[in-house]
Amino acid sequence: MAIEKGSISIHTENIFPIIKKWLYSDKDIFIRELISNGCDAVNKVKRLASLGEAKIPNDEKYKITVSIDKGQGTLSFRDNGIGMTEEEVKKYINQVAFSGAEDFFNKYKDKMEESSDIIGHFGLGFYSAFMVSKKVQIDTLSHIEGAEPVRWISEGGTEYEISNSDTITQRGTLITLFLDDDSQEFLDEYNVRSIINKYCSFLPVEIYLENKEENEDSKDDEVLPLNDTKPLWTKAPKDCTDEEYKEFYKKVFNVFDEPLFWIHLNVDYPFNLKGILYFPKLKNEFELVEGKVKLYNNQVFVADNIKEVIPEFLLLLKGVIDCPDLPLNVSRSFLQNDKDVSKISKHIVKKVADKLKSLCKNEREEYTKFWDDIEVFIKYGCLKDEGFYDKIKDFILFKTINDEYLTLDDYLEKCKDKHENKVFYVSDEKQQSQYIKLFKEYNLDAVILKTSIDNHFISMLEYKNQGVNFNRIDSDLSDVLKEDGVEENKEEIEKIEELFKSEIGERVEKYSVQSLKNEQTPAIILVSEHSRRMAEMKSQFAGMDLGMEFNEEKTLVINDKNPIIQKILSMKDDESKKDKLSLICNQVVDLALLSNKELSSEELDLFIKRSNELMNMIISV
Ligand SMILES: Nc1ncnc2c1ncn2[C@@H]1O[C@H](COP(=O)(O)OP(=O)(O)OP(=O)(O)O)[C@@H](O)[C@H]1O
Repeated sequence: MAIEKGSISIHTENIFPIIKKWLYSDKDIFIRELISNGCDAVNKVKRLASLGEAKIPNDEKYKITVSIDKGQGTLSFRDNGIGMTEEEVKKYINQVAFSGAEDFFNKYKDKMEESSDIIGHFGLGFYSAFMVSKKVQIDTLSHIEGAEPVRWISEGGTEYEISNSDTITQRGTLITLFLDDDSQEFLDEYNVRSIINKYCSFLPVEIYLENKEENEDSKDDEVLPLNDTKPLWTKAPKDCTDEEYKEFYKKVFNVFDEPLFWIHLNVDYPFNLKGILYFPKLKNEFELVEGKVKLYNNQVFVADNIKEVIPEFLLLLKGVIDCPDLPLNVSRSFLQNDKDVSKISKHIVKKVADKLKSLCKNEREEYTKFWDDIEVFIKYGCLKDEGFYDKIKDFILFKTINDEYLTLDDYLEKCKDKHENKVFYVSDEKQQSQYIKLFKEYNLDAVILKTSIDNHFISMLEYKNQGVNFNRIDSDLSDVLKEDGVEENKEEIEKIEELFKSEIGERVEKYSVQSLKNEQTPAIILVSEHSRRMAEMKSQFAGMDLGMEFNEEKTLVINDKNPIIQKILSMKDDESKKDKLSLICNQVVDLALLSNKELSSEELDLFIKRSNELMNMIISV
């Protein structure tokens, strides 16, 4: 068969219902689209006026008015923008997916300083009107001198009607939607107002809402636009005050508290991006899920939290990002593969890292104050994005048990004489308070790592800093506690070990006899870091057979300086005191275990029993 080439034809009657139904997943979007078109129309005429190609009075007040007419069942959008001639209506409106915006941009791109303030791209937005209307009417008058007003009407099929318009005498366009019976909610003022607020709060042209049914009294009230035409992110960072940043934060996110600090993004090249990212103050770490980053395209709201554009961990922040270069009307899966999108996302990460770096270097005191609020965010970011970790690693702080804030290098340097490449950490200050006390007695330092993601974070740090080990404060620190120059009495040590081994059996795996600084403590429990991590891992897989037992490996450190230990050592060979000896040895272990962690229910039963026996003994002496 001979090769045949051709072009695929599309039947408009079939494609139209598809556009009507599937163009946008959310019906409300038509309001955004029609207001954006009005905004484009105003921007175009402004541009022409500035180029001397349109005659517009200097004091022209540009605006878009949305009107609800319940009596007529219509919702209309009026702008005093560029308007359209009959020819333009035929070209831009009758041809679905032919964008006049693109056409305008291509025609004027050489003469425009900024190219980015036209919103439309696809030539589809107008058709979203049919998602809610049985009939759509356009009345429009072009800015061109001598132009005739034109009316275009379509009832949603492929048929349209063009005639002279008798409703429009001033430049601009009026789009009237005769709403479908099942779209009557768009005649509700509150509803329309909240949709405009959601999508158009920051559009660059003033938007007014009028309700034709409104009573006469309220008509005298001063009418204010619904939007802020110059949102803070469009200003140059040097022109914004701290007060303005805080005010904007409260207004946009509906909150009363103040942000910790913020980053004003302002990029012109190689892509356009403006925005403000705020670090919120956290009341607790679970609040993080409430972050919100609003994405705008030329001041038109697109969506919250688009993770294809903004790295997921940054969505924990609050902020606004305006990016006119993104093809935001297309599907999100497309965004994932877009090169610009990944550049933008990398840029945002870099800016956040730069800000943190500058705070850490130049405003260390402030940075330290913020640290407790931002640490979860930063750690989460490091776990999610290696690039972020690499940029930020030297600015990660560790709060110590002495209330200092150190970097990892600072800590390692500070402790290198006592324990090289070993970081001791506290995961629960209350539960590990005995050990913190012990550390302080020995002039040792430990960092506090108590957030829910610290376990993962520690593993990551160990992987990234080969040779550095993190050990919980109750892990095996016998080496660290050993004091140089203290003579060991080997014979005595053996005796104590033997005594405990025979009296307490397998309650612990290992024994160590040391002379602790604090004579009041008879014994402490240490748990090997490795075994504890394995046991914790096992508990995460509760119920699953991992084919092995993972028990914590405990060492009992017995303090040979303690008077009780000395006393029981002297009772060791006295057969008549054997019972007492066993009771006291076990009690010593109980107390050591108790200060390490809660006793199991059986252990607790025995502990109570032994305590009662001891009290009995004291009373009967
Ligand atoms: N209010 C208006 N005033 C003047 N021209 C308009 C108006 N509304 C629409 N147009 C013209 O019709 C064209 C098609 O509009 P439509 O909303 O379908 O697409 P778009 O705005 O170009 O792109 P998008 O699909 O991204 O919104 C516009 O590009 C513009 O030339």
